[in-house]
This record gives sequence, structure tokens and C-alpha cells, in this order.
Amino acid sequence: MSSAPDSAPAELPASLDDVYSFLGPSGTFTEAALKQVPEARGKRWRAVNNLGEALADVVEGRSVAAMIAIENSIEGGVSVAQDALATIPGLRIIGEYLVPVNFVLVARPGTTLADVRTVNAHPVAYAQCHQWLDRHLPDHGHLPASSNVAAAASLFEGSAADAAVAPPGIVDHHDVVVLADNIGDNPNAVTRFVLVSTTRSVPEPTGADKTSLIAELPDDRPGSLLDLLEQFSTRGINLSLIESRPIGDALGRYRFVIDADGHIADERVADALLGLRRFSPSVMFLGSYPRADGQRVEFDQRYRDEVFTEARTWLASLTEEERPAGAQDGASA
Ligand SMILES: O=C(O)C(=O)Cc1ccccc1
Repeated sequence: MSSAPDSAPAELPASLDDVYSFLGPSGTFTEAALKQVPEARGKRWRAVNNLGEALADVVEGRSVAAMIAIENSIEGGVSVAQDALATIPGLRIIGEYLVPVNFVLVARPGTTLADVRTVNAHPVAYAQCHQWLDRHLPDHGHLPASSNVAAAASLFEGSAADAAVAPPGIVDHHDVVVLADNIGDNPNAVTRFVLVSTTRSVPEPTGADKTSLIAELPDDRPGSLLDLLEQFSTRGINLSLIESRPIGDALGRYRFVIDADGHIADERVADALLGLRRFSPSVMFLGSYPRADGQRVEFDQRYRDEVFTEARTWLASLTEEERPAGAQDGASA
């Protein structure tokens, strides 16, 4: 267990509620994402070895929340994370954070690029550097690592690899030599992280929010996906992510991972959820939370809250008994 870098005074109560889990060891991009969470400052941080351990900490009450990578600008959704959120009941996303990611190739002192045969790398990092690796080390082998920092650490723990893909800050943590800088295929790559908890309380709407959902299609017939998408389009809701993931019970069965602009407290988003629920056999609400980029949600004024509430009031009025003129509420004769 480590303490947050800007930790508060030692007399802080050390209850379980104070613990945040993240993919360690210290120096990972996931830790950089957790540093952006004001509520986590001064709390205890638990470095774990994989996503499953981070989420189990939350579900089993060892941590109040876990930071996980969910999407990157090169590969899209992190499928293991999407599948975990789809299959572990009770998890909610309570915040999102963006971390620019770039990578260096490091090795034990004395190693040169010409010596490198095998590279240790986290699979997501490896995928983001493969063009550089294929160009400069065309016959290299890949050894998967549990994190970007673990990849470099393992060079000193008997790893068969000669080099590792790591974050630039790795030089502050290990006595490595940098064989090459900026080996990421996209210099502007960004990874999106989410803070996951089991709390039922949803962050307050800010006007710059996002709602994450997972929905299954009712049946395998033409237009099912269109029906799903229409729930959003007919309510003026923009989607920032839609990805299909296999449900896993039969070939060709998929669930859809969706990020929609807006908050469940927005009438148009709540109405879209009701629409989804009416036709989908399974809709999971993963949470509404402020967008990391702070960008306010733009939508056509035809879909503002008052339009929905006015329509509901109108509907109710259609079947209300007409009151005789002058009658008062609750008045008895
Ligand atoms: O947090 C890290 O450093 C990781 O190892 C996971 C990861 C891998 C690639 C991009 C972002 C996060």
C-alpha cells in the first residue's frame, strides 16, 4: 500500500473507505490518472497487478474506488475493461480522466538497440508502438507485461526480455537506459481512464456530462441496431462511443457499449433510457459523470427538459376531471 504523493497529515482515519486501487507499480499512467482525482488526495492508494484485482478490491470492499483504463485514441475501447464492466454487477463509473501517453524503449545499462531481441510491454502499450517496433526491430519477440512500469521493472527481475516499453518517467523509478524516445505511433495519443465504484449515488449534473450504458439487442432481425440507435437520435442525443463486444454465449451475439452525451438527470437522457429498457432484454446503466474535457453538451432546444415536462403535464391533463369553477383542493362541504 502506498500513500498519495500529496498526502494529507498522518492522523487521517485509515478506514477502508480511504483506499483507492490502481494498476501499479508507482509510475504508471493509471497512477497519473488517479493523481487527477481531488478526493483521492491524502488517501491510501493500493497498487495492484491487473484489472481483475482492481475491480475485485472495489466489489469486495477493500477499496472505495479503482482507476482503470477504458479507451485509447489509437485502439478504441479497452475490451477487457468493457467486458468486466458488462459482467461484474454493481459497478458504476463516477469520473473520467484523460492522460496523454507516450512511450520510451528502455533497457538495462550497457544494452544497445542492436542487442534487443525480445521486448517486454503491456499489450495496450505494445499495440500503440508496433509501427516503431516493426520498423526498428523487425524480428523482435514480445513478452507481455502487467503494466508499463512492471515491463521495465522485470528487466531487473530475471526477465528474458532485453528491453521494455515504458512511460518516459520510468527513469525516476529504475536505473534504465533510454534506447529510444517517443516510440508511440501517434504523438498525440491519449488514454481515457474511469474511476469505478459501487456507490449508487450519481455525480451531480454539470452540463458537461457523459452517460455510459451497455445494451443488448432483443433479437437477430433487420433493424434491431437501428431501433437501438433511434432511442438516442429521436431525443437529440449525440453518442461519443459505440462499440460491440461479444456476449460470449454464442457466435454472432453482441452487446453494445455506449457513451452518450448528457446526464441521467437530463429529461432527454432519462427518456432514452426508458426507451431502451422497453425493447432491450438487458440495459446496464454504468453511470453519468462529468466529461474530462469539460466540453458542454450541445443539443437542439427541442429536447430541453421543459419540453419533456410540459408534454408529461399535458398528457396528465387529458384525463384529469374538470373541476367546477371555484372548487378548492381538499375542501369539504
Ligand atoms: O497505466 C499504465 O501505465 C499501464 O500499464 C496501462 C496502460 C497501458 C497503455 C496505455 C495506458 C495505460
